[in-house]
Amino acid sequence: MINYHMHFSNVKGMLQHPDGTVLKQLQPPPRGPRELNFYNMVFGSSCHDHVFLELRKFLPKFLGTWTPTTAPNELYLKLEDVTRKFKKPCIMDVKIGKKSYDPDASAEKIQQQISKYPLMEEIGFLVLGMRVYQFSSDSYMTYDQRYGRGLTKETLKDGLSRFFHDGSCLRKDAVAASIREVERILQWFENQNKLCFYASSLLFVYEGSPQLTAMGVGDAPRKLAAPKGTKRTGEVVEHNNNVHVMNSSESRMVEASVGQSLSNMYALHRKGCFKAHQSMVPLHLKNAEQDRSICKCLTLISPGQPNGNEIKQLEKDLMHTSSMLQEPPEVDVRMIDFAHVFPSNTKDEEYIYGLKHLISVLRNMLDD
Ligand SMILES: Nc1ncnc2c1ncn2[C@@H]1O[C@H](COP(=O)(O)OP(=O)(O)OP(=O)(O)O)[C@@H](O)[C@H]1O
Ligand SMILES: O=P(O)(O)O[C@@H]1[C@H](O)[C@H](O)[C@@H](OP(=O)(O)O)[C@H](OP(=O)(O)O)[C@H]1O
Repeated sequence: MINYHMHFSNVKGMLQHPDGTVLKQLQPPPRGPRELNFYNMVFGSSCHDHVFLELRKFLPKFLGTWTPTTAPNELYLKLEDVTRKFKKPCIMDVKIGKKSYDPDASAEKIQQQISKYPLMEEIGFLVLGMRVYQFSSDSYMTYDQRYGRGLTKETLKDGLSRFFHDGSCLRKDAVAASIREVERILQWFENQNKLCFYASSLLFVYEGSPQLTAMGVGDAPRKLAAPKGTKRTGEVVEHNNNVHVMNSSESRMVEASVGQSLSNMYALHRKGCFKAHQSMVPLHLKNAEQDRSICKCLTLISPGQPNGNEIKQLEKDLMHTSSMLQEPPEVDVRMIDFAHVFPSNTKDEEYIYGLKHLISVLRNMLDD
């Protein structure tokens, strides 16, 4: 599974391509070939099994494999970059399930994995890392895997809520939309008994940048000093996801053989086989969105106390804001990392346990 220190600084084995894909280097056997087989099975043109067809929408699109001309022995999975469409992507990787080792694991491997997070069995998930856009300072806060391993049942809700905190507000709109996405994945798991997923993750992404231009509230927020421990990120180097961005000469190395599989996939895409899964925010969540807009507006007003005219203007802006907030927040939750997917003939109860617990923790955040 993920090494988060890599993910949020420079993900080893993961390349970001300018064409909107990421390249994941195949891991050594049996993990790499297992993951490749899984993607081939789910995305293969001969796949007609509705369970797998349904699963496609929860995965990054698989666009075939790629081998650099300079390293003919290397093989990469070419995958849709899930973070691509976001301006300021907030990203969290959560390993799901009671066990982070598969049925073939040696006693030593089992011990190694359990000792990393003994609470996995009880909690059913583990936060591997987070990267959160801080609106007030226009910077990212990063949390590595040590942070997730430090979370206990008691601190889980607060620990996880950091992912939805932009420095001044809890993004309840993003929490609510994330719950809906996870529920759709849970529904798929409740209806399938063909596969078991070990040490696999959910990748959460939501838009961190405020959508204020449409509201006419004002310009970009004042830049504040970054809070202690916050790293400012170079957008060019880091792009969206901190994975290595290929330069133009590297990207020219993409081989023609991939073109064929790519065009097949894009053809499927045009046919609507890969439906984006944006969900509508239920009506009862509108208040949460309005809270959010109030928070944003207050952050944007000039320093010092607003005078009467400013308050009137603020009220006007808030009214306007509320009417503009019909759009659901941009949130994407995808399953990733399939090096330990095994055939089965029962429901994946341990993954389901993790999903349910995760949903309940997220729901608790909305109650605050
Ligand atoms: N399709 C994707 N789009 C965007 N980012 C991705 C995608 N797939 C993976 N990533 C990023 O790369 C990281 C590593 O991905 P993944 O867990 O699949 O790699 P891994 O090599 O199996 O990890 P590990 O070495 O820990 O087992 C993820 O945490 C995520 O941030
Ligand atoms: O996060 P860390 O501390 O780097 O630990 C790694 C993490 O648990 C990975 O998920 C795991 O790969 P798998 O999930 O594929 O087993 C890897 O096993 P490995 O050491 O056997 O590669 C561990 O080392």
